[in-house]
Order: sequence, then C-alpha cells, then structure tokens
Amino acid sequence: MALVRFKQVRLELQQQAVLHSVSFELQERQFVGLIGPNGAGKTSLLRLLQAEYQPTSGQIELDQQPLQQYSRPELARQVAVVSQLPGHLFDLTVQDVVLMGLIPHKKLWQSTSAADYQLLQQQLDRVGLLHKQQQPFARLSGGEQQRALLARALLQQPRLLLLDEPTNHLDPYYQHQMMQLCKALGIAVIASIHDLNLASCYCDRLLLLHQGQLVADGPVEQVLTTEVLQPVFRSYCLVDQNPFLAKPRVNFGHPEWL
Ligand SMILES: Nc1ncnc2c1ncn2[C@@H]1O[C@H](COP(=O)(O)OP(=O)(O)OP(=O)(O)O)[C@@H](O)[C@H]1O
Repeated sequence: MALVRFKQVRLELQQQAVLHSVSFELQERQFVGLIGPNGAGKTSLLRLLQAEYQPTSGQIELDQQPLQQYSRPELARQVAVVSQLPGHLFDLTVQDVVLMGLIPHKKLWQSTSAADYQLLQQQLDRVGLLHKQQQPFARLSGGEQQRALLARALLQQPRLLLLDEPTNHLDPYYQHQMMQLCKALGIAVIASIHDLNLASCYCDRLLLLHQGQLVADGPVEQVLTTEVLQPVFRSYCLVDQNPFLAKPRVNFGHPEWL
C-alpha cells in the first residue's frame, strides 16, 4: 500500500499554476529525490505535503486518508520536515530546538522525562552534535544548524521525512553523512536536492519536476540521462559512471566549452 498518493494535483498560487496535474505514489521506506531547476515547484510540492498549501484540484492522501482530514498534531506525528534555516529559533539552545521534535507526542502538561533526554542524546550523537547540546542554536554554523534540525526531525519519529535542500550548508563529509543517515532510517523520505550526483548515490528513485510538471519518475539510471536532463536544465550534459559506485554521474557544461 502506498504511504503517499498524489492524484492529479494542481496548485495555483496567486492565480499562477505552480504544479500541473502531478500524480505519483510513494511506498513506505522509499528514499526519493525531488529534482528540477529553480522554480520547478519542488518546495511547493513539499509544502503541499505539510498541508501548508491546499491543492487547487486533485487529491493528496497519506496512508489512504485525504491529507486535509488530518489535524495538525496528527500530521506532525506522521510527517517531519527539515527546511531552510528558520529565524525564530535563534534564542534557544541546541537542546531546546531538538526537544521540540517531541511536542507532537506529548500532552500539554507532560514535562521532559529522563527517557526523553536519552533519546535526545542519541539523536544528537547521530548527527555529531552531542558536544554542542547546551550551546545557543544561533552560534552554530549553518551546517551544524542543519544537522540540529535533522536531529529534531528524527526525534519526532515520523513515517515520512521531508527534506528541502538538506545538504545546502554541508561540507562533503556531512553531505554524504546526511544522505547516508536518511537512507539508513528505513522510513519514507522525499528530499528536494540540486546536487544530482548526491541524489544518484543515495536515492532509490527520482522525481523530476520541470515548470510544474512531473516529467520523469523512476530509478536514478532511468532519470539521470543526457536525453532527460539536457532539455530540462538547459546545459550540455554528459552522463558517465561514478568512480566509486555503479551509479550515474552527471556532468554539466556551458555550451562554449565544447
Ligand atoms: N507564495 C507564492 N506565491 C506565488 N508564487 C509562488 C509562491 N511560492 C512560490 N511561487 C512560485 O512557484 C514556482 C515554484 O516555486 P518553488 O519554490 O516551489 O520552486 P523550487 O523548485 O523549489 O525552486 P528552487 O530550486 O529555486 O528552490 C516559482 O515560479 C515561484 O515563483
């Protein structure tokens, strides 16, 4: 059974079509990369899944139930998000930020237990931030803040993890660590990602958006080809093989280089 189902979803924002009749299904435990040029509609698609936007037409189902039937706390128990760095967290410590991941699982009067702190420390250790637990979130580097937000999402214990440009601020070591960690979670993940070669290494499947249309959907070998990518990204494109893995490696070049 599909965990997520998009059925001919159209989204208009300020009378402009941002997504046109997008349909796909996502199975449990699939790690999907959402790729496409700037403005293709990737963030908008992720916002639909967080119920921040409502489809103009069509339907989104989570676990066979229309998304709009979920209450906010119900949705937060199922879906966690790591998005671009939020400004409103800056007065808090790393520990405070990460513990926010437990909010959907707690009653109003419930305080943080010893078991919660243990879980917190496990997740901080996973993202390499245990030693920064008591530091102000604002004093972390961009990459450390991104990893703290991942720890918060993991503490939320979601069935679906949404990542919007998760490797933006990360150095190569943490880019791979973040992707590896997300893959190893064994839950469904949709990651919007510009680095096609990182996506190639870790994703089971790619969804390619172009001008709001889903123009390709399949395994990395099927989507990361010159024929598919060159017209969408408007750059010369050569695809060869990653020297470490049997996965496609994409090379883009300016037309004048040839
Ligand atoms: N709140 C909004 N109101 C009107 N138009 C919007 C709004 N948010 C996004 N858009 C438009 O929707 C289109 C898709 O934007 P979106 O942010 O989803 O693209 P994206 O694929 O995530 O792009 P990028 O790779 O640049 O982050 C763009 O043309 C954008 O201008």
